[in-house]
Amino acid sequence: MSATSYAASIIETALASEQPILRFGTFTLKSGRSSPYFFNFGLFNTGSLLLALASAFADAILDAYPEIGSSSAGPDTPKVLFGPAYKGIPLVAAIASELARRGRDIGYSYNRKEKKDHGEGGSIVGAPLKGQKVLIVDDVITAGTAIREAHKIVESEGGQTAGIVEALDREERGQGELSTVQEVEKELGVKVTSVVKMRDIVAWLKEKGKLDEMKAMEEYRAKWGVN
Ligand SMILES: O=P(O)(O)OC[C@H]1O[C@H](OP(=O)(O)OP(=O)(O)O)[C@H](O)[C@@H]1O
Repeated sequence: MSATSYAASIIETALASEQPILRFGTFTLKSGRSSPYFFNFGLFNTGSLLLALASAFADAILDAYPEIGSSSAGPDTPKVLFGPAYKGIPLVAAIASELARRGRDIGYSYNRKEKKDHGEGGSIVGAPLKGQKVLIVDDVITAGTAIREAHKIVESEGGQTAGIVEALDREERGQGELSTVQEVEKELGVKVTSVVKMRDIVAWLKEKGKLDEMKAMEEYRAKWGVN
């Protein structure tokens, strides 16, 4: 298996950036696991890096939903991107404009963390979710709290979660045998699409002949990876 072209492109952008976004080494995660790699999505912090990330997201979204934003889109195709505050906000704005640049026009919206009682009020900003099929976008799913919360917001606004897209799937077990992504898919009955998966990073390292890093990743996957 080889890495998807958009995964490879994000991996390369992440490695080449001034402050390395993707690093190989030894990193202790919040879970206590010692990981051979670390992806810091907060470091996609310039216009060009955000554009590269939005473009890879758009590629992954078009791969998963080929008709999105087109005149042939069916009733089950997502019509609105929803980005949970805060990190989902710039993501949905950038991805929606990148999709528009490719001739695919869809709505985007996001929540406020604190309700506003003046002006237009409410806790949602952007395209209405009522009666819409919604694609939730976030950078990472760790314990799944933010995504479950975002799903509740979509439902409470009268929308329907049609799918979820995240930047990175570490493809490792949570508390039980399943990964958080697999648990969320089961629980919400929707597909989670990821721009980069752990297996893409392994495949990319193999293609580039970076065998020490690849070996460390394989060992980690054997210990913590999902089937
Ligand atoms: O799956 P989880 O365990 O919920 O972790 C993932 C969430 O955590 C981070 O956001 P955070 O909650 O820190 O909020 P922020 O976007 O405002 O920084 C991240 O952007 C995800 O939304």
